[in-house]
Amino acid sequence: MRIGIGYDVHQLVEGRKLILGGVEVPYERGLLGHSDADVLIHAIEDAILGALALGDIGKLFPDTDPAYKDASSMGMFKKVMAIVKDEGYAVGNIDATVIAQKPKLAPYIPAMRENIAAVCEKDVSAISVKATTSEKMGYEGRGEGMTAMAVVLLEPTEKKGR
Ligand SMILES: Nc1ccn([C@@H]2O[C@H](COP(=O)(O)O)[C@@H](O)[C@H]2O)c(=O)n1
Ligand SMILES: C[C@@]1(CO)OP(=O)(O)OP(=O)(O)OC[C@H]1O
Repeated sequence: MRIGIGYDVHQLVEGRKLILGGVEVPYERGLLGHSDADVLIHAIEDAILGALALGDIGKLFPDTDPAYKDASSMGMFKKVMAIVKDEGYAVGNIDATVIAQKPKLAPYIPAMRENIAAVCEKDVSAISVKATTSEKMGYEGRGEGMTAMAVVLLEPTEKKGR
């Protein structure tokens, strides 16, 4: 088995859609990035790549590559999962937290979990997504940005697994 941790931060700005876990969350601002800036999926991808000691998403999908301009992070996630399969692993479970003062994310979390479970080919019970405020402290508390953290367990599927 392999375990990985992922962490990502994106700035909240006007004129961008807010995409989290592949779900468009209605809000007056969205996350800024080269891609769609889905901070939750980025943290999960980094946790998976970390578990395999394969670097991070910036290495795999450089932010200097026009191919990833406004790209869907769910699309990148599918590519990461293809690598996981090729390395002889499958997702065991994922636990992730989004730190955001606003908006209220709880109503959208079931759809995020379904999206992530579908890409991982796992039952939704293996995919945990949580949300917390930072009690109005720091950049998340001031609404300047959002943070996401994820821990992923990968299980070997065949002898090829390291
Ligand atoms: N953006 C957020 C942040 C939090 N929640 C939910 O609210 C609960 C209370 O948050 P605290 O930061 O006060 O612990 C938390 O358990 C989340 O379920 C949310 O939906 N959206
Ligand atoms: C995902 C990529 C893809 O170009 O762009 P961003 O949306 O800027 O996201 P970040 O978390 O800064 O890092 C990885 C990038 O390479």
